[in-house]
Amino acid sequence: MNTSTPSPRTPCIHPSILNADFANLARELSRISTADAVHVDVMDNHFVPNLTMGLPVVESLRKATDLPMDIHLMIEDPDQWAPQYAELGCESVTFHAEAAKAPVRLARELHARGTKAAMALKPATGIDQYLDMLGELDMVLLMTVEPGFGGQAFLDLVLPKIRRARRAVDDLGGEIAIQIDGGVNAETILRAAEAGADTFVAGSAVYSAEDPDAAIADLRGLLTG
Ligand SMILES: O=C(CO)[C@H](O)[C@H](O)COP(=O)(O)O
Ligand SMILES: [Fe+2]
Repeated sequence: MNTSTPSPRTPCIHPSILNADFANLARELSRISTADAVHVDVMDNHFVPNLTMGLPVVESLRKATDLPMDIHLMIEDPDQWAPQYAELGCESVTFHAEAAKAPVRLARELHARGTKAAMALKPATGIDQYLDMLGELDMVLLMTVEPGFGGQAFLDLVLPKIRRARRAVDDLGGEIAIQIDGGVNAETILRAAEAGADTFVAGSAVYSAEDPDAAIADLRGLLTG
């Protein structure tokens, strides 16, 4: 166990384009130029009851922006698909623990392709069984809504899991990011930050604003006081 207190990570805002105008994605990306990364929700209508985009669209998005790309795969069989997203040059690829057959091997395959590896847990999936493999990851994503749709209400029942993850990550030196996704807005973000999250996905809170970059600045302002 690491006995020194790790210094807190600088909070990051990753807007999700799930609620952006899909007919104008390049323009929508230009409206979040101050984001730390763009969060891209890939859904296959099997792991979740919704369908968004796949490799060809993500490849085009990659060419349309200089922002780092944070790919959230809500798909079956990430063991097969996730490495192909890594090969597009995405900053991070997140697969779901509930869908991965061999999460440790998959995290290593993502690293071998030069991408950060992240694993997501749905709200009802416990973290304890995954603590031993946290060191294989650059980021853990704790879903604060049931995955599948934007615009849902933040689930406070995930807060104890965020606290547990924070303790485990700090024991490992604090380098692993703790991301939350779902229902993040000006009313909920501080509760998640106080519990230990440091990377915040916000979809509707950013894209329902007239000026998405201003909405990012407002969320950042709440975090930095
Ligand atoms: O993964 C997701 C849904 O499964 C989205 O990233 C998330 O819902 C963002 O949208 P909002 O901030 O509106 O909840
Ligand atoms: Fe997401």
